[in-house]
Amino acid sequence: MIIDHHPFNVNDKGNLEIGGLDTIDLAQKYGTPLYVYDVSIIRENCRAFVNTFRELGVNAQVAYASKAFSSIAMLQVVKQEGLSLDVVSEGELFTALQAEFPVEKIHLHGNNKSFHELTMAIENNIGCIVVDNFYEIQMIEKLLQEHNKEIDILMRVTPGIISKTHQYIMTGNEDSKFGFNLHNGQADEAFKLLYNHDYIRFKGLHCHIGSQIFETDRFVSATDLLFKKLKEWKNDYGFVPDILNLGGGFGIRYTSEDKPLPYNKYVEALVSNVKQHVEDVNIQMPEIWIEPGRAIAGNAGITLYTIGSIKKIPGVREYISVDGGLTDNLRPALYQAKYEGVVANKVNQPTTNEVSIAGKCCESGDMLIWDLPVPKIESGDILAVFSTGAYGYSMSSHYNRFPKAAVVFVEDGVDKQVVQRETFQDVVKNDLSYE
Ligand SMILES: Cc1ncc(COP(=O)(O)O)c(C=O)c1O
Ligand SMILES: N[C@@H](CCCC[NH3+])C(=O)O
Repeated sequence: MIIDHHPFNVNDKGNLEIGGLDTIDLAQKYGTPLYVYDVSIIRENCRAFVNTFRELGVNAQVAYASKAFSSIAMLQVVKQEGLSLDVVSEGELFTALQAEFPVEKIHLHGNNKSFHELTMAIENNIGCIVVDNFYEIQMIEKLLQEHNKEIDILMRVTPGIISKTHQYIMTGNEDSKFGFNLHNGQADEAFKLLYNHDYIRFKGLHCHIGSQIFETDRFVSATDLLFKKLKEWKNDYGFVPDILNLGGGFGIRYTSEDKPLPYNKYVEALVSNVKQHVEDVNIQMPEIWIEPGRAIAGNAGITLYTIGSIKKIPGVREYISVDGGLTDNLRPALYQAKYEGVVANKVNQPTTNEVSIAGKCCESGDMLIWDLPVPKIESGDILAVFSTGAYGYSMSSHYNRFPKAAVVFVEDGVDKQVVQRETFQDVVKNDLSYE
């Protein structure tokens, strides 16, 4: 049996499987809460994007947005699949260097890159910096001069597109902290600073309209606006872009309400639109870059929890508490994100009632799932929550001094711990005495 809407099986014991392994065995072996990834799904996701570009005969880079889940093992898998990498901080860049990710395939993002971050990027000869603001341009110029180096630069622009997603994860709208506004003269001003520069190799534009988006029309509208500007710059300055980075944001299924498009559909829509514009403006086809994060890691991961207290409030609801919560999955509290889950040791049992899954943090808002249909639950059962592979571990915290959970990769029936569970010593390791 395959679990409804999620790419996992149930074994003969009626237990949830991931990558051919019994989740109950994994929970016993590594403890809970536990993030488990099916690496074959990560690879499948990478290939879906890469192969579509290949089939369309378009030069492309698919950069994994490592903010979704960055760890040395994860970046090694992405490297094996031939992807490029989007990093947004020194920590993400450091992780990439530790994973020996090819530096020429690393792209640095960020709306407030520090001098130190830019220095690290330039000293390590990363492939590209996606410039976000005027302050950053000044710093890059100074650094390149000092180091007597050149670097590829893309300009991040804000096209004024409102994507259909949660307000906190829209990024292409006019009122955004990201990028140069495409319409109010700021992008033009930045262009004049970047184009024909002694050290800066200005390669083209970047645009990311938001995250968890299920349709192609806003991506296409954003691309239309980029080309409107590119046409002006071609006419006024003879500028022709080598690269267009159209961002990430491709939606995944968390619950049955989500209807994600197959990944090739996004790529096909973007490529077909770019091809039309290229013909219209009469330029060569630029390289197309994209930056999926969630679409690579999201559905490959699940989180296993042990169920503890069961509290029934007659006529109100039943709270089932687990041994994690917003410390390992902030998304429900931050974005009211919805998830689905199953009792992993009772998957085949008929569901008899609806319960709400509470985290154990000292916050009423620490609820992982509202109104989940479940079979009869007992303390000690294992709950599996689906699609926690993106923005789960990467947004985890030590709130209430919880140690961070372990991460296990499973592939071809073999499990391997790739991030250790933190100890209480890890939690206090930076604390200094005041006695
Ligand atoms: C610039 C940029 N690129 C890529 C991403 C990855 O987004 P997603 O994980 O939705 O693909 C983000 C996050 O929204 C982003 O800000
Ligand atoms: N952290 C967000 C998406 C990242 C937005 C990055 N610009 C989420 O969990 O949905």
